[in-house]
Amino acid sequence: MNATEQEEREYLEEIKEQLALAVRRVDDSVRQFSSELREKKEYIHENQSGMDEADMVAAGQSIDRMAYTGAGAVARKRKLIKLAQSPYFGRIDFTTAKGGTMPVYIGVHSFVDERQRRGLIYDWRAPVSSMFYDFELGEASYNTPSGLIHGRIDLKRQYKIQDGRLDFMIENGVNIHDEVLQRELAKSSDDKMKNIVATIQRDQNAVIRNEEATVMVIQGVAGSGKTSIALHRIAFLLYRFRDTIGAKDILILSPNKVFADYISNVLPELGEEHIPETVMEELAADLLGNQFQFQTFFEQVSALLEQHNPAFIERIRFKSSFDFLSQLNKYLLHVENNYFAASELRVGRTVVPRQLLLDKFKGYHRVPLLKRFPLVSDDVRAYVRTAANRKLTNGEKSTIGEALTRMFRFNNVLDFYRDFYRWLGRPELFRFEPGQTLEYADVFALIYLRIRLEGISAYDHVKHLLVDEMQDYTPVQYAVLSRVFNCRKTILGDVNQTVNPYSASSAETIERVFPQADIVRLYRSYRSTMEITAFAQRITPNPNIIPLERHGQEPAIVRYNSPDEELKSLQQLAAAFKSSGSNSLGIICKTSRQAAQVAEALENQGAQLLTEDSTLFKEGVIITTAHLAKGLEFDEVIVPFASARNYQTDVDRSMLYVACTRAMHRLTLTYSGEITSFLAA
Ligand SMILES: Nc1ncnc2c1ncn2[C@@H]1O[C@H](COP(=O)(O)OP(=O)(O)OP(=O)(O)O)[C@@H](O)[C@H]1O
Repeated sequence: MNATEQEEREYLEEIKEQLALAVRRVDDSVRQFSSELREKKEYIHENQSGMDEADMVAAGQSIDRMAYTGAGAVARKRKLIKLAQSPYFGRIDFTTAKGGTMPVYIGVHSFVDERQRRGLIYDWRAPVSSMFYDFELGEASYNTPSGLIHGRIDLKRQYKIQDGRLDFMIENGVNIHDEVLQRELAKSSDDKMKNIVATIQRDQNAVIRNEEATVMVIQGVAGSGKTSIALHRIAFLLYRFRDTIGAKDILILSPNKVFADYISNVLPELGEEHIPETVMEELAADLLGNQFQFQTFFEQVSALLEQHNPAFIERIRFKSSFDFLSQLNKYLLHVENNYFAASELRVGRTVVPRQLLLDKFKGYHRVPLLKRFPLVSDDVRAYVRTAANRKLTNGEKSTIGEALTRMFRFNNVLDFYRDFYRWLGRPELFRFEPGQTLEYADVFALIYLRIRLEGISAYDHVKHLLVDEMQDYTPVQYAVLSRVFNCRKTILGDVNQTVNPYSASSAETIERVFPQADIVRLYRSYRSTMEITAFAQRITPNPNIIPLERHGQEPAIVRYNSPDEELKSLQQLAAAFKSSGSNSLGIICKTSRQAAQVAEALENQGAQLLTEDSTLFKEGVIITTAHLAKGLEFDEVIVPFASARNYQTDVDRSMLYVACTRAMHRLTLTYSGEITSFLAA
């Protein structure tokens, strides 16, 4: 051990002592709170009879306050204990232009020596900590609310501290992050996504700390850390704007419940509370007032995979286009200009001129069309009252309301939606009868019309919206999101990982809906070995991808004589995985039916079948579909049935790409018959 390392070990012990002291202090104050609380409760109990209502309310409030402060102390203790396990992961010695040098130790939380009023550990989100990610030795600067601070970094170190012990430390390399990053990436997977605070890369840091963007779109290749970055960005914004945004003010729109479970640990690990999340279907049901039965996205994709139906594809393709959204907007203009057949209205002896009705209707151009009628009706009543110089009877009032409503072509959103296709000259593009299930491609179009015709009570409590897997949402869905969520947004995805190529959106498509968006593109891929990344490129080439230099076994393609033999081999492969020491094996099929078949064949292997209804993600052997595996990762992936028969369409290609890019260290494809042409040599 050299002198430097000895010093660092001593410093670590010192910090741990300080942390232990801080824990004792919190314990003392918790004890004090609880005894005060007990005394207060006893006092109330004994003196209840002599207290009036105001005294009781005041006593209740003071108990609430004490309990709140006590809960805060308990949370602080939890953070201190966690910090003692791994107090910091980095250090920079920064000399300001004015000459003072300070060592800055950086950790997941800050820790202050309250007696000497100095920071012992800086939160990774603190302004000064940004230099750890942005600069090597030499000139450096960081932004503070009062301006840019210039100086130089004279020393930079990284540490791995686990269970309070220094595992290793790395000094001042030119490319300081790489070694630690390599070690992190070579590790086995977890059943939950990990935080990456110790190895955030410079381009990732810029996204995480961007405070200006109202809409941030992250288009990144598979495994580029999009989801990780987005969650760290949320943690950063919660820290930076802690006075105005809390965890409950954020909403994550995730593709499914399993994914939501997979990412659920990152923010709590970073000391933040759990963030509310929902899926598109839940949002849609709410926005449609739970009035319609509709197909889910998963069911739409399953239908595409199970059979080739050109008319169904045509409907999806059209309704996923930007042109569709433009046509809806044109139609709304047409409705506004043509569907209000105003005519002269008689109320008693008063005649309300047609032009007055038209002017009033147009005058409310900021109000959704169907919401204008009560307003115009009020105006007409006022007009009649003045003209006749008398009050109106109830009968007259309702006659006005009813007459105005009759002058508008339809009053029901579904009638307008059907009419839209007639207006387009394409009535065959809408397939729906009352009592039937609405196709998924119609759900958000109908919601969009509803918003434009009836208005919406926006989700104003949401102050930041996070949308993952952006490629799976269409322009009309984004148009809905933009109207419903009047807040900042972070939207991320990869157009190559769509599970439905007929409805995929790229960053450019999204930009058309959000012209103010800041678009960031990430090409460095961290998840998989170079061999796996190169293999996946054969399926969907992307010349821009930059794989991180990390090697492993070549992916294997194994042929069997029959599907039965193939299924039997899966049992052996699953057994081999169990003795491999890896944590997770994903057996990723194209369809739910195939996944169920594999699950049956592996019945005795303790494998878990993930379906559309699953809510939890665990380690071990997981059998699922590419659609559900999206966003997840496994140490090892097996893709069964990789035959020419099974993988032949555009949707199949997307599924195969998603499945293969879930593998971190090892990938095997099995098939019988001919290999899919996507992988043929
Ligand atoms: N800076 C980093 N340091 C350490 N690990 C990283 C870093 N960036 C990404 N990773 C790791 O790379 C893997 C992929 O990250 P993540 O799932 O966030 O990527 P993604 O772009 O959302 O992937 P996909 O779109 O393929 O689902 C994860 O294991 C993550 O921990």
